[in-house]
Amino acid sequence: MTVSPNSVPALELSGLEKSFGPMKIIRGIDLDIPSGERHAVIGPNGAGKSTLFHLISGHYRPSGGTVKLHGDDITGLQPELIARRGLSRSFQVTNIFPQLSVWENVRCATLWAMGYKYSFWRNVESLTDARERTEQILTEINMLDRWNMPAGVLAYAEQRALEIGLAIASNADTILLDEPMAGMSHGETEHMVGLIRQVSENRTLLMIEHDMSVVFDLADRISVLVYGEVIASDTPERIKANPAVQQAYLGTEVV
Ligand SMILES: Nc1ncnc2c1ncn2[C@@H]1O[C@H](COP(=O)(O)OP(=O)(O)OP(=O)(O)O)[C@@H](O)[C@H]1O
Repeated sequence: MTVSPNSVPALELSGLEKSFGPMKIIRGIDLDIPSGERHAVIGPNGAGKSTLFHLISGHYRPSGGTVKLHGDDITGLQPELIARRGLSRSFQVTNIFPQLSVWENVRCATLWAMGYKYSFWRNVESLTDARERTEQILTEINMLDRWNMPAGVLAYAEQRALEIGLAIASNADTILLDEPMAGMSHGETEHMVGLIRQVSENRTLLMIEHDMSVVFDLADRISVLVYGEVIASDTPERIKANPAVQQAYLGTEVV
């Protein structure tokens, strides 16, 4: 990662808050994520990690504070508009079209990113730029050999990899991944770590992950969320040594 100290952060959260009725779930989060950083958000169950992602991606409207993407205020914008500005998100639940082939899934995202409007009379096969881009994405996620398979019959880990393909096909330079390793075997996790490392090479990554070995392996910086507040945001080494973090994890060592 190369980060110029004066450059505008990819993501900038200021005083971010979210309440559901009387319940304050996110309590004033300030966080800058520089362009190109791989950043992990960790914290106990119910700390507010997914809610925080919903606020950044536009699926929830904040009760207070702002979200900036490359310096532009995107607070409260619809998710589609935020995606158009280059922020893409994958969900804990898989988000693909199971009946469509791997190729068609990626091409849908590619066509959307290229601004092609949905039209019955257009022969999408003839769109060379969309075809090339689709091939490029499939190569990037190592799934070119699966191009013709219906997405619904892929192994679970492959479906999660395809989701990452859909996220990058939208031309996003900032990617939010919500528990990308959930439900994976050790071998699948290792493969996914490699894939995430590869696709985040020239992008900013914000990731929620419970697997601490993955977090400490992948992240440049880690933020620890407890009861809706960031109690520490630092390098993996300093997070590991941070007494407040150890306390939050019930006095145990983080890894
Ligand atoms: N739409 C909602 N309405 C009311 N409460 C909600 C809503 N969404 C989340 N919450 C509450 O907000 C709190 C934080 O939930 P959230 O899912 O953000 O936590 P999390 O850190 O992602 O948890 P986990 O690690 O278990 O996925 C929880 O107490 C949850 O019940």
